[in-house]
Amino acid sequence: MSVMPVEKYRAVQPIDLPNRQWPGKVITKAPLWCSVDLRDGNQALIEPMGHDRKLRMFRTLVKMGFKEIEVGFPSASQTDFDFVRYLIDNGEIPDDVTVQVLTQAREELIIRTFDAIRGTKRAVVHLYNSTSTLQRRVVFGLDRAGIIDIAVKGTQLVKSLVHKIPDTEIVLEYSPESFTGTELDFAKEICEAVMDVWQPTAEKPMIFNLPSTVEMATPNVYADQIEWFIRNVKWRDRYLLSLHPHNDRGTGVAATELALMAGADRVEGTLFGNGERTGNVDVVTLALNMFTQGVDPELVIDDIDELRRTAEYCNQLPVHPRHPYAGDLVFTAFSGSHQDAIKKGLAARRKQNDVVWEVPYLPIDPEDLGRSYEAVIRVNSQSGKGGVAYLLEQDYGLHLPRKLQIEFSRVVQGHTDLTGKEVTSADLYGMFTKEYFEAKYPLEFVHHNTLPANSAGEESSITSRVKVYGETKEIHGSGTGPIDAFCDSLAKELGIDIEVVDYSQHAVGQGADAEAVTYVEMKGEGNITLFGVGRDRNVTVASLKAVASAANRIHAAAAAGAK
Ligand SMILES: CC(=O)SCCNC(=O)CCNC(=O)[C@H](O)C(C)(C)COP(=O)(O)OP(=O)(O)OC[C@H]1O[C@@H](n2cnc3c(N)ncnc32)[C@H](O)[C@@H]1OP(=O)(O)O
Ligand SMILES: CC(C)C(=O)C(=O)O
Repeated sequence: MSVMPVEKYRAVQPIDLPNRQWPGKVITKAPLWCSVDLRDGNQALIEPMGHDRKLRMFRTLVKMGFKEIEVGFPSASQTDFDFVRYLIDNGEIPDDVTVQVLTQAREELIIRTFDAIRGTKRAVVHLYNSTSTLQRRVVFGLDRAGIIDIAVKGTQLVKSLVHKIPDTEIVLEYSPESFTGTELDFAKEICEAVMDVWQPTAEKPMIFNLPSTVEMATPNVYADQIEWFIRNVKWRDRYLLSLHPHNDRGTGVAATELALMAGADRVEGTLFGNGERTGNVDVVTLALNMFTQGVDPELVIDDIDELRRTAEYCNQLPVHPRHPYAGDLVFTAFSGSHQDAIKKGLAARRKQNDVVWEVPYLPIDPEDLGRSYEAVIRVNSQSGKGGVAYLLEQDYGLHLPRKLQIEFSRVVQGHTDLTGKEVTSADLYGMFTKEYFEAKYPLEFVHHNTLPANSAGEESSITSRVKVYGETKEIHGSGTGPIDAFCDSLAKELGIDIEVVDYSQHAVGQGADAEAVTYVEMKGEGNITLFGVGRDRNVTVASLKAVASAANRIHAAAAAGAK
């Protein structure tokens, strides 16, 4: 016995479609896209768009490359009517873009719709009525014949009005609204009745839009319904098959993809999936899914942040931070192993200079969408050395040796465990500076004078000025090079016994601004081995500062251990 009232619900029955073909098909071409942001998206908003918002959305859609845009339901409101007129009267519609307008199959609404589109070059008149068993029963109280009559009469009226605006090419789109709740034989009957009136041709096809007005079943059922329709409805070459999926079960994108495999030609959807209830299908996700399969999406999405800002402004609704491709967090890795793999993947790519994109955990190159790598790796308590090193390298040019990455990531981990918060790249650099560059106590390097080794095999000697507990001292030493000589002077004159375990150096910046950064791993008091880091325009000074940094850190660690 379930605690949930499962008896209230009934499963959608599978479609009887022997030898279905769509599971073996692959999407190789973008469909005809039609944006319904300004209609289905708009009608679902808490605050529908006003003129300015509509215009910004329209111009954005045109710029993206939409060739068909449903611009409103002009018979429903003065705002929608005026907006369609504005677009036409102000030459906003490019020659290669067709506007689409929605109307119920009601006489006064159809007539008003024609007033709205007068003067445009080409328009899709989108006529709909509900056909599902449920709506026939509870909304219209009509039998099949009564519902067919609404569609046929509406089509006849549209046909009779075409000659009244001879300068406008009219394309008919008919939607058996709530198609997914309609018996397939009835969908066939009503669509064929509409075709009998309209008489489309292969040269001038009409559009059948088969909406998943409410997504009611798993995506394969929608694909079956589409393949069934294509197999069984007459005159396939005289209509374009359009999809209009919603996302009630959260599978709108999947359903659309499978329905395209089943043979659909066209998709109606919205940017980032705004629309009734859980939304219309998201055309940005669909297009980018195709793109990542090497299929030209035929939409320009090269600045996804700008698109998202536009959608958020026009809809007054946020795009979720985890929204595919567009969300704030989708190109961000916090976890250590992901960061490590991304860092290695990006480095391998740079080395190979390969065209094909293959980076672990990043199914798409953020740069293709106008997003940078900067935000890809972010650091919190789940992060490892790879992420920390990546940010310091990316933003501050520091190439930390592997063992130093491990050492410093412990410092970072201690901080993030304590605060529970994310650390920015600037925070990391601040921590690194404090830990290594500012480690000046008790020993601070001030100045040096080195005599290099000569050809007679004499060692180099160094005289350095240092501060010890704030007191300036001059110390002397000799060795195979400046570092060795400096260590010698520390041991002999100050009793600081440290030896170099590992050493590396690189330049940061270019030209007059270039600096050397030296990393020295040193062993000292109590066999403690730690890194010191120094930075200076002078290569030798950078190294001596690094030695002092290591000496101080070893001293601090030994003191902490002794407590
Ligand atoms: C799935 C979709 O998204 S469909 C699009 C839905 N969008 C909208 O509704 C937004 C804009 N709509 C509106 O502003 C209003 O509905 C209007 C102005 C178009 C019409 O308003 P009203 O005249 O008050 O009618 P209302 O929308 O309540 O429609 C109900 C009536 O129209 C009938 N009707 C509904 N849809 C249709 C249709 N597609 N074709 C013919 N008749 C229809 C209903 O049976 C009902 O008839 P009844 O009054 O005899 O019972
Ligand atoms: C008018 C139709 C196509 C619609 O918006 C829907 O079914 O969702």
